[in-house]
Amino acid sequence: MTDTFDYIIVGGGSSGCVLANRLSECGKYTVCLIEPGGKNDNFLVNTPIGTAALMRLNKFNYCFESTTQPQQNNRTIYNPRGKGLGGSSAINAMLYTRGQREDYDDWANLGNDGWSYDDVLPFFINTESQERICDQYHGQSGGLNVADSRSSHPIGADFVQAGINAGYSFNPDFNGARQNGVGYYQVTQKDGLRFSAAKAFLTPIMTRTNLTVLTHSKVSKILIKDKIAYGVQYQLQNSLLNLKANKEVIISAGAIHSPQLLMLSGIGTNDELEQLNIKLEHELKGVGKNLQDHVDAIIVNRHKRENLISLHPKPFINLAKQSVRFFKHKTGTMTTSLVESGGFTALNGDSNARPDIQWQLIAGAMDDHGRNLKLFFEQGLSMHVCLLRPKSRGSLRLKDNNINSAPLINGNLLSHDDDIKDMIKAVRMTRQLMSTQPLRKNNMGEIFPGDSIQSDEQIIEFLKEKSNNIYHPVGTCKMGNDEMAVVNERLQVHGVAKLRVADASIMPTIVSANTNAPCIMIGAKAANMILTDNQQNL
Ligand SMILES: Cc1cc2nc3c(=O)[nH]c(=O)nc-3n(C[C@H](O)[C@H](O)[C@H](O)COP(=O)(O)OP(=O)(O)OC[C@H]3O[C@@H](n4cnc5c(N)ncnc54)[C@H](O)[C@@H]3O)c2cc1C
Repeated sequence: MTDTFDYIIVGGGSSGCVLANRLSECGKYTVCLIEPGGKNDNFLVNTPIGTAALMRLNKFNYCFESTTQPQQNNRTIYNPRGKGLGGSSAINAMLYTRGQREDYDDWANLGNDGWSYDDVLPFFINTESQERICDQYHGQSGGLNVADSRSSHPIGADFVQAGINAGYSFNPDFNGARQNGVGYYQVTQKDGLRFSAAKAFLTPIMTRTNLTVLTHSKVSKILIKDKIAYGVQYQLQNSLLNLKANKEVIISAGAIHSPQLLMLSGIGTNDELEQLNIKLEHELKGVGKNLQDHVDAIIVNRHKRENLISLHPKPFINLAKQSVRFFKHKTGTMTTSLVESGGFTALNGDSNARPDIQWQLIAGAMDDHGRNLKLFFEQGLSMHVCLLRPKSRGSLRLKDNNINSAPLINGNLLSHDDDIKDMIKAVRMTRQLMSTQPLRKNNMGEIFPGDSIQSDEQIIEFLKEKSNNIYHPVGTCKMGNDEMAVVNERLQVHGVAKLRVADASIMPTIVSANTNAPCIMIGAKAANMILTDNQQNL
């Protein structure tokens, strides 16, 4: 194998896969994508309901725990992150959501030219292969298959009707003209199977002779000389090998690993790096700072409706029948993303206002990221409610100077008082919705927070004890021009030439949605900018 490529992409996740596709498309450039995990093409990854198992398996998931969080009753918070081709899109819940016009207009207003909603919409469209909706918001030939769920548990219809009865409007497309309302999520699936970023953007092009994909290979360092990136060092089994980049190195290792790798390569805060004996290449104080995620709580009810997902004998037998249906027709419960219905609303309930919270309904009783197995013996219903634009900010630091050590993740959720106040409101609104007909008739009372938990103080205690993130870390290499910014609006690392970051970490503020589609958009837009800049420099 050659050891020199035009472009080296670090990380084969949501952003990295689309980058590899677009940069190798014209055939003029050699591209190498490096990924620590495997190919991820197996039954568990491909079968949508496999998400439940992937939440815990180290082969596909880094399974990080945060540092102890004092404001969350000294708990550590679970941070799953995908490993292997497709990255987190290979283990995620497959919901396809883009966020709000205002999210991207906010980025542009922060000084990031080219990132307004009108600027990014073409990249959402040109990465999408939408099965149902044909209008100015959607694309049909972009590679990422977006479909209606083939599994539709009847509880979803109860939820949508309850939402309408409670005054929320039905929204047939959360990614169209408006986000507000209740409805059914579309999913990144094709023919009833998971469609990760790898399936969408890598599988079809693996035969390109100018593309090299290295799996089971972990980048341990970006090679930098005189503030110019010229390659990477990576681990393959017990060897350390080098690759050179003629043109650029692009870091797409996600919001946890991208800042980790920058710091290990000498880009970060001098004092912090010095303590770990890492030679400073360039000081950027924002690396690892500005960590954001959607703080989330789950309202869990006992519920009488049949065939909710549980370990009761009847639903269990039903699941066996559903397996047969899946093998024969690729339909039914095995194709569930676990979250089939939900919605977005403003905390003031105004159906024309910008939504502040998101609902995601699970047709089963769930606690502690599905790790509380006792709860699966209950017949229940779980409603996630998360804050779309929390004000709390966390950070990430290195534990030591070893790439194989998990970084210290301090999510710092609920550290801002406004987030606590907003979550109290969100919990109350969610309870009201779950007590509206037709959900009400089967509602047998709350497991969490519990019917007796009513005062603000009690709800705060519930939030401290039970709130989590919802797996959307962003912002740790933020785009901008202030002193905490890590990349500029063309995603070039400030002060280091031939080096870009393109993934969830560049978001200056979190988008009001699940983050996979936005990361794919970021990868596609990054590729477009790289190719344009390259043309101009010829
Ligand atoms: C359990 C779960 C459920 C989710 N559900 C949804 C959902 O339903 N809808 C949605 O929109 N979003 C969801 N998300 C979030 C979404 O999937 C992520 O935000 C998105 O995939 C992140 O993309 P990324 O490119 O930033 O990073 P990733 O996709 O995480 O990719 C980073 C890649 O870099 C690799 N890497 C790391 N370190 C190195 C290194 N040193 N060298 C080389 N490569 C490296 C990793 O192995 C990984 O493959 C979920 C996430 C999780 C974990």
